[in-house]
Amino acid sequence: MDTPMPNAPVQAYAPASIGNVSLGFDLLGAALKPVDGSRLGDEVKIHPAGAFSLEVKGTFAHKLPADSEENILTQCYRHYHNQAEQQGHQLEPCAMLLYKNLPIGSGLGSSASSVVAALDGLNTFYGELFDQQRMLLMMGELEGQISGSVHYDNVAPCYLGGLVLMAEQADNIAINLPVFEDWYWVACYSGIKVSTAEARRILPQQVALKDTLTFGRQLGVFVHALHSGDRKLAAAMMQDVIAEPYRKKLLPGFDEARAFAIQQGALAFGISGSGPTVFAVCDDLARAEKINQWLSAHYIQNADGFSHICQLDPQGSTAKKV
Ligand SMILES: Nc1ncnc2c1ncn2[C@@H]1O[C@H](COP(=O)(O)OP(=O)(O)OP(=O)(O)O)[C@@H](O)[C@H]1O
Ligand SMILES: N[C@@H](CCO)C(=O)O
Repeated sequence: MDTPMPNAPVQAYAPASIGNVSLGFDLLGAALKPVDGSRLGDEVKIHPAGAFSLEVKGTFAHKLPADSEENILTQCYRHYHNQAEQQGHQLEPCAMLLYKNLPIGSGLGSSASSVVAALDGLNTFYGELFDQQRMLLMMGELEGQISGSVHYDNVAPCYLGGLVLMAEQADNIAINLPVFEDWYWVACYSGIKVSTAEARRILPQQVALKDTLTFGRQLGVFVHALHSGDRKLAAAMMQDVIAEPYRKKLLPGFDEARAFAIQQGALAFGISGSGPTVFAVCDDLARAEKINQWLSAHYIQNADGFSHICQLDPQGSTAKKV
């Protein structure tokens, strides 16, 4: 089989994402794009080199393990090369530079953003050896190594963009759903760290029958409401009966933040992924600004925290030769 030669350096970007979106535990995710035009996601640069190396820069670089063997990017590089070898390709090495812009353990899909930027970047660098489905499978596997279980609700929206429902079929991992483009998503990171693996451990292994029925009804009706353009019905379904009742105790100020957002007319409020980031959905910008200001003043716990008014990022990750 031909072995594609790496050529031009590549630059990749992968946005932050909201896992679960309250009503779709492990099954629903959304990619975020701040309305002020700023970027909220990790970036990866790749260039040809005699041997593999990884350098890490960016606001949250110092929060990652110092040993690059423990950085998920190293596993992404190895995994991509192994998969390519199994297809008969012998790839030249490359050097990778990660700009770690997303806080770790934030609920914004931080490790997913690194995984997607790395793998999308590598696939562009080596000439698109794998199709979208193979890429998603790889991304899920790598994310699973970090969080303790394979779930696609961060990697899939991060890669594909928009609002994504997991089908988890070998040839159809994830489905893009219609979105309401006039909705604003205020995402506030409090600044503390919540480990995804730990936030999964505290969930009960059994779900009560009534909650199972609510979960199924909400997800089904939500998808119908998106397809039929029924904003009110869609918003009414955005309640978390699976994780929020257990996880909110990990999030100081959660109940007060929810109460303020709902009192201000937010359509929905919930935990982003495993937290501590929370999100509020609004149908007008003035309301989103007011909630953004309040969360910035009251939900943020330390200097690492931040809050952004976002819309859904329709594009997902980007990787281009530079
Ligand atoms: N490039 C990377 N980005 C993020 N975490 C990484 C990376 N490389 C290694 N890690 C490690 O993986 C673990 C990620 O933990 P966890 O899954 O809780 O965080 P996360 O993916 O940042 O969470 P979230 O999805 O809530 O944003 C941490 O122990 C972190 O040190
Ligand atoms: N669906 C995952 C997302 C983690 O960011 C969870 O809630 O554990």
